[in-house]
Amino acid sequence: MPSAGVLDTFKNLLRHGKHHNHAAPKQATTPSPPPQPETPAEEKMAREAAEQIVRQERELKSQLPSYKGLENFKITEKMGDGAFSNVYAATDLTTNKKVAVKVVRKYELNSSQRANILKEVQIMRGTNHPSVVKLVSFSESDEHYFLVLELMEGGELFHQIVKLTYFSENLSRHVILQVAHGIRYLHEERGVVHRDIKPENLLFQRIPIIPSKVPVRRPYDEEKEDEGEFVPGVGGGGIGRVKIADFGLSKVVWNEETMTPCGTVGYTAPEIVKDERYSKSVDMWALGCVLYTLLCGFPPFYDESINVLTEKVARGYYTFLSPWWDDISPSAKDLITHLLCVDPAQRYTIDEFLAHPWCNAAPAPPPPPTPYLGQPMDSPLLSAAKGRAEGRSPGIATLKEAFDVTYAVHRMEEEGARRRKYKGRGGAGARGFLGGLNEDDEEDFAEDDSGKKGIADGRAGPRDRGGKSKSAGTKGFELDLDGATLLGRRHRGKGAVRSPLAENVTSMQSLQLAESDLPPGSPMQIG
Ligand SMILES: Nc1ncnc2c1ncn2[C@@H]1O[C@H](COP(=O)(O)OP(=O)(O)OP(=O)(O)O)[C@@H](O)[C@H]1O
Repeated sequence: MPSAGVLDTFKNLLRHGKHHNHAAPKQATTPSPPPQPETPAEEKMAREAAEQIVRQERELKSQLPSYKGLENFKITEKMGDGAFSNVYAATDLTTNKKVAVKVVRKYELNSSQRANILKEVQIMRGTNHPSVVKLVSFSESDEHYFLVLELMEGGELFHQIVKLTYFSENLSRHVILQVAHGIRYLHEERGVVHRDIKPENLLFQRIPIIPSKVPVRRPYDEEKEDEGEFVPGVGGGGIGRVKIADFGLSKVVWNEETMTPCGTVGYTAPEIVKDERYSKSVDMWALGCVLYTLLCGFPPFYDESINVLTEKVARGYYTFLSPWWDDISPSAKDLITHLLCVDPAQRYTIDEFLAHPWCNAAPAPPPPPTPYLGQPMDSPLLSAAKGRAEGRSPGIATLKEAFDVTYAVHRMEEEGARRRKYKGRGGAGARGFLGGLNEDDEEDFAEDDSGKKGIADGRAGPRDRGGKSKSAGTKGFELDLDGATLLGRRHRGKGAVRSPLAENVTSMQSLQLAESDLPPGSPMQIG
């Protein structure tokens, strides 16, 4: 299988070519000339580009590492990395099965970070569900921890959203229901709150894309790739099974006495039941963010400024922006409204989510194409992908960071308020067989050398796991969206329809104005 780097190079070549061919006829006032035969110089350039790709491929292959302690595995491909880890596809030489191996560098971890990894392992050991990535085994050497995981060869859902711009309602339902069943299992059967449900932490198994008989594109899409036929019970858009990964921020909410999740026994104190419901509601809010993003291709909360973004998240200000949301069903919007509401007590629980009519609707036949008179536009995610090298690009990294900030703000808002409320009342209920393993969660605002706290001083969140945030630094956090081509592209001369991100960038002043017009927790409806 070609490496990610090689695929990125190809994708950029393709996207560049596609974009160029598409744009030229629109700008020309006279018909464009027929394509010329390739000149020898062009042929030479293409040959050299191909040779370079092959060279890179060879180099990447020869760079695959070997680890002391992992002799029973043959590493075949790098799948991804985290703050302190690399994840590889590998073959288990004893069973001949393909697996993923997460190699964590022990020497880079302090004691609480080590405890955190062990907590992640402990939580994963206790789970067994088709929508949760399985931990096959765990071992360690002097220098590394090795987590052998079920291989999800499709990789992150995030990249599939970028590739397809957004998903149809059928495909979104296929994806989100699998995630929801995983969350239901974690919440109700394992007493685990994931706390980091986002497209980056949702992995998928690939299925072939069956080209659509009548490709459906929303009229304002410039380059939406065909997601193919949706096959009920199998999937579409190349996505089969979807699973929840990365339990690094997860928390166990067990009742200490009964060793069962809080609230499953009749005599559990009401405030403890309520507290647990609040913990779980963080995942429900995140589920709403993911569903929103799947359906339109950009996140619900977004701003260049950390302060404004924080404010928007805290107040639940988001919109179903026109024209991107015009063709999406009222039922889907209704469901999102019940997830992205500020008051956790009002927010749907996982069972309420699963009972919603949108979740239980049969896959709809593709709608007929509707005429649209405005300019064709890309989604922000696709813009990021086109503007920069895919995967590791600043554009996409920035978007990922926006998700991280949004989620971190939300977690802190809710959990901070809750902690203050129950402080001294022993109501957290988060002590049980993993008891001490949750200790470090109390320090969500990790302190840095200067004694400043997480988000406020510019980190992408409470998860200080090795400085992965690219915007961290002394000057404070800024989402450089203009530089990342997302806003900049839209600001420059797209007349008929404004960018969803431009629309979502609301000044503090307008936030305050909007506040007086809206009931708390209601989305701002425009367009
Ligand atoms: N089971 C798997 N199959 C395929 N790829 C995987 C698997 N697990 C992880 N990956 C890839 O490796 C990346 C990093 O994995 P993971 O999120 O578990 O690491 P992490 O150290 O917890 O990262 P972070 O610092 O972002 O939390 C994932 O985003 C994904 O691309």
